[in-house]
Amino acid sequence: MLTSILPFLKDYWAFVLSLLILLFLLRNKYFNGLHKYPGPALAAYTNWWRFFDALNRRPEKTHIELHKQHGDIVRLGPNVLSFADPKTIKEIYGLNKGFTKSEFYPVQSAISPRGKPLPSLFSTIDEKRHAQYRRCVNSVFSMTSLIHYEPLVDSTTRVFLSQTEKLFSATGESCNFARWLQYYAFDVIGEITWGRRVGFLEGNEDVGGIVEFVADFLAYVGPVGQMPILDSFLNKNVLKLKSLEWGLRKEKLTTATKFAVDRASERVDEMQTIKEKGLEAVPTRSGSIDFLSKFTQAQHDHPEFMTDDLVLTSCLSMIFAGSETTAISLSAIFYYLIKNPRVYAKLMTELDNAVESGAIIDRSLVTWAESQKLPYLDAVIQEAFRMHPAPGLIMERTVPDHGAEILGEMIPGGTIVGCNAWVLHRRAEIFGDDADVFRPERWIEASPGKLKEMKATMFQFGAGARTCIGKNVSLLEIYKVVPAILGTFEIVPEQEGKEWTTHNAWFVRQLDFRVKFRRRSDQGKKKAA
Ligand code: HEM
Repeated sequence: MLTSILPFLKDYWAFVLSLLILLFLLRNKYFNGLHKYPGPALAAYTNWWRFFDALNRRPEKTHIELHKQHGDIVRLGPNVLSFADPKTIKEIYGLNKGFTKSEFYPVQSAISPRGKPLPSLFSTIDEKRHAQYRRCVNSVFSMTSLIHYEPLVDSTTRVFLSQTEKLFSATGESCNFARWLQYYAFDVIGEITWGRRVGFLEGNEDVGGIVEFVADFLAYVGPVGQMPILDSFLNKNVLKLKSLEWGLRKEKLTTATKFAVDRASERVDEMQTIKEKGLEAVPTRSGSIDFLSKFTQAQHDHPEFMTDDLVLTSCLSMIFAGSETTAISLSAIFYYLIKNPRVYAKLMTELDNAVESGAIIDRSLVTWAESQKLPYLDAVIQEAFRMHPAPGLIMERTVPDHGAEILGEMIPGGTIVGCNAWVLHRRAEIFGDDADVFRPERWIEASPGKLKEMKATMFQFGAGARTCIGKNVSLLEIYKVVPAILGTFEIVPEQEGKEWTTHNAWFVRQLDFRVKFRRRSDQGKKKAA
């Protein structure tokens, strides 16, 4: 049999190969009956379409356009559907629906020195393990824990303001604001995690290339995550993993990992006490308790689950999950303020009035409680989240084996489905016909029913069991630092009318956002009021 097939293959291999490829492409197109859903023609045949769309760094724009063109369901890949109707948030991400994170997420796992992938709270697709992990660390992120982090945020904010004065305001130098806010966000999360800043702001530099490292990592994750199989040939290829496992090769510790290991070693006695006796056994430093102490407390409470390695991974993954996302959201707030002088002036009036009336005691160090009494600030922040949500791809979930009904359609098990925040946030029937315009007033004018609907459609933090666990921490940072910066400096664009450019590497980072700072005089503050 084999002897008769081999000569045939030798003569006709090109034909056989073409036939196999054709069959594979047709199988992709008609796979699971998804061919009835519209989308780019190529996307139905191969995931290379979405790989290149992500590589082009503008998929959020492509997704908005595709949904405008094709409606609420768009096929983005042979096995991938994107949904645009806000109703799908509950249907896909709702609790106990049985959907799991897709293979996009393990691409985001780090590798241990022994060559094993290290699934973090963010990247794990094992939902049972995730639930257990989340139960162990939930209290670290609760609203009541925020008071422990506020002094840590304040300390970084003080450095941010004094360095902004020294480097930019006093010298008249222009500032790469998107980068400067990245330094702030990385330093503040370092301080919340280990009680110590990494030193980006003090040095005005990317210490050990951490910011660049995270940017490169996300730039890899965006496109490769569209075809996760590629990861096993690239970052997690067998040769690399095995040579690490067998000790033939040593992975150099990244600066972030080294920083994490050093901080933990400096406090090894303190951590040992917490592990054995709990947090009450160690004195707090000026009322603050950092993540490292709290994760170690979780280890005290759940020794069977929280290992030393998991405490280290948890600390490190906060840097990855919580810095770039916060920096992007801060940039968006300032960008839209500068682009909309009317809104900027109105917000300054609110802030200056609050200082005058005593609702804010110190304009350069606004407390969390004070920030919660400023409705226009709240509207501006919500509107910036709406216009520029940090995540710029669909948050992929795999449909459970038995299939699921989404928007009245029976979607087969194993299909990858999801929503993109950029698409949901531009829905005219939810946010109004001017949904493409930055207009914070929509958050103030809305009736209670409408407001509830608008809030339920906001997707910048995801939704359901895998929603952002750091949401409260990031809101604490944002609601405090925005009024502090605005109260201290007037911010003007370096070049009037210049638009920024954006770069979608899973999270949509801003480029070319340069500004100048002028210290606000007391007179100026009174005039604006
Ligand atoms: C404005 C800032 C932030 C934004 C826009 C943001 C966005 C998100 C989103 C969209 C997800 C869900 C991803 C998905 O379902 O695919 C997520 C998850 C997560 N975020 Fe955030 N995040 C922010 C800040 C933070 C901060 C400050 C921390 C840490 C202190 C953090 C830690 C995490 C973690 C650990 C997860 C995984 C949660 C889980 O799966 O249980 N994030 N974030």
